[in-house]
Amino acid sequence: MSYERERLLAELAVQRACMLTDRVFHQLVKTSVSKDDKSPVTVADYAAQALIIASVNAAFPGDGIVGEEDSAFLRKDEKLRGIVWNLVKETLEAAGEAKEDIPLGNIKDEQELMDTIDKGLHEGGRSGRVWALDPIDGTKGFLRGGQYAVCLGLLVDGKATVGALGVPNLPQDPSNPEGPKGVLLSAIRGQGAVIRDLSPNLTLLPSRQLEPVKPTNVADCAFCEGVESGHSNHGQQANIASSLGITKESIRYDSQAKYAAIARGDAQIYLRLPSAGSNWVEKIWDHAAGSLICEEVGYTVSDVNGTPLDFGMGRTLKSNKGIVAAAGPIYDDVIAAVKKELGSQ
Ligand SMILES: Nc1ncnc2c1ncn2[C@@H]1O[C@H](COP(=O)(O)O)[C@@H](O)[C@H]1OP(=O)(O)O
Ligand SMILES: [Mg+2]
Ligand SMILES: [Mg+2]
Ligand SMILES: [Mg+2]
Repeated sequence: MSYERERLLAELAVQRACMLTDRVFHQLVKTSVSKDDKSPVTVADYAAQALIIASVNAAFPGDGIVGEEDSAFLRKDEKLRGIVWNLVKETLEAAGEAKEDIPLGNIKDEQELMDTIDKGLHEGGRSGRVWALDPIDGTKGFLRGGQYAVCLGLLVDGKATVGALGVPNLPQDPSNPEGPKGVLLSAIRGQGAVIRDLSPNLTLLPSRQLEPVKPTNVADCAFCEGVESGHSNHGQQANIASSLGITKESIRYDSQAKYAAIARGDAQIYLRLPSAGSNWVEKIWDHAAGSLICEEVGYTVSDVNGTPLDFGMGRTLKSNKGIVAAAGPIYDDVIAAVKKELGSQ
C-alpha cells in the first residue's frame, strides 16, 4: 500500500489547521491582556482538533482517531464554544475546498463541532488504522510566541506509518532566523521525508526531499531539548552533551519543532530525559509524526533505555521512558552516554 492519499490528507489537514492557529496567534495571543491568560491556546486547541478530525473523518471514515482534547469543558462554556465555533467557521470559509481530489470535511454547527472533537476519544492499540493528533503541541511555546506544532500521524497496527508536522513559527531558512517562518514536513514509512514552506492558504507549496543524515563526528553535533525545565532534565542533558565533547549550545524549542529541527539538520540529537521526580507518561500524539519523519531521514529514535517507541500500547507510550533521537551514525555513542548518565544518579 502506498499511503500517498493518507499523506496528502495529513498535509492538507495540517495546513488548514495552521491557517487557524496562526490566525489565533495573531488575533488573540499577541493582543492578550494578561500574560497568564491561557484562553487563546484553549480556543485554538479545540478548533484545530475539530478541523483536523473533520478531514480525517471525511476522507477515511472507518479510521480511529486518538486526539489530545475532548469537548467536556466546551459543552459547559457557551461563550468559549461560540468563540471556537466562529473561528472554525471563518477558517472553513477562508480555506474553501482543496484543489486536490480529496474531501477535507465540513462542520455545520456548534453541536457538530463538539461531536467532531469527541471523535478523538479512541483508545489506540495494536491493531488497525489509528490517527494520533495533537492539534497544538507546545502550548507554552504558542503563548510565548515561540515554537509550537500541529501534529498528525497515522499508526497502522501500532506502527507510525504516515506523519505530517506543521511548525508555523520555525524559520524557513535556518541560517536566517529573522526571515519568513512556517514549515510543513511529512513522511511515509520507507519513502523518506519532505519539507515545504507553509502557505497562508490551502495551497500546498512545492516540497523538497529532506537529505538523509551524513556520518558526523559526535563532538561536532548540536543537540535539541525542550524549553521547559519541568518537561525534561536540562542538567542531565547538559552532562550528556559535555561527555560527548559537544560544545555547541543546545537549541531549545517547545513541541515537536525539535523533531522538525533535527530532521532538516539544524541539530543531530534530541534529548528528552524525564525531569527529577516526574511521573509523566509520554503521549502517542507527541511523538508519532515527528519520530517517523526523523527515522525516514536516518535517525534512530528510542527511549532513554534504547527501547524503540511502542505506539501500540494505547493513548500513551507507557512502556517507554523519555526520548532519545540521534542521527543513525552517532546513535550508539549517544545512547551509551545517556545510559552512563542515568546509571550514575
Ligand atoms: N510535565 C510534563 N512533562 C513532560 N511533558 C509535558 C508535561 N506537561 C505537558 N507536557 C507536554 O510536553 C510537550 C511539550 O513539551 P516540550 O515543549 O518541552 O517538548 C507537550 O506535548 C506538552 O503538552 P501540550 O501538547 O499540551 O503542550
Ligand atoms: Mg503535545
Ligand atoms: Mg497539545
Ligand atoms: Mg495539552
